[in-house]
Amino acid sequence: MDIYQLVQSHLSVIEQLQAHNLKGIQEFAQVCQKALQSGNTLFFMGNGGSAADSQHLASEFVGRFVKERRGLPAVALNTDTSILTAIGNDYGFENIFSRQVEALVNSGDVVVGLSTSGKSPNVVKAIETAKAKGAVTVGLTGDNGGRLQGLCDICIVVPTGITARIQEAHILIGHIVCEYIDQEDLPECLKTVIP
Ligand SMILES: O=C(CO)[C@@H](O)[C@H](O)[C@H](O)[C@H](O)COP(=O)(O)O
Ligand SMILES: [Zn+2]
Repeated sequence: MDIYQLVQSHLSVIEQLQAHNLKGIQEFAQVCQKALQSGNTLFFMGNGGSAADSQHLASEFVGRFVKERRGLPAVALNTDTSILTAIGNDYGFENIFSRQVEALVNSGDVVVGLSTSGKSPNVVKAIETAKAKGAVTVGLTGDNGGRLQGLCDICIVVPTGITARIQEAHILIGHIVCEYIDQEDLPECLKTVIP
């Protein structure tokens, strides 16, 4: 195994992302900032490694990223085993996220689907439900964007078909959004740390 080449392939994908996707990343950051300023919530979801990325990112908002600020509302839809098993068992795996979107998402919230293929049926269905509820929808995908491309209001397609490289780029994008939220001039309501 050529570890140098693996690192090189990571760097090439990140370079491509820098060349082609900055506008999409900025739009993603801006819709998150606007939603938080308006008292809305950010939702994240994904399968496998993308489930881990979703809960990682939600935790950056509810806890903190770098700056001291109040906790911000963000939820990962892939973490509650009782909800996931109940919906999966009773309605099918395809509905594990859409049912939660139906229950929890309000107009103006941001719903982010992480899917390296852009094709996972449970993520696609949840994005459709989120659109119907008036949420802003964001897809973090790769390859050719799959079904999320064209469906989401903002779709960032990491330009490679390699799942691991796509996931590595997704977490970079998520961290950039966290940094943007921390560093932009936040209104007092988001700055205030409640004692
Ligand atoms: O982390 C990895 C591979 O790096 C896997 O767990 C991967 O996330 C799973 O196969 C997912 O089910 C893939 O789904 P998706 O990214 O195509 O929506
Ligand atoms: Zn992985």
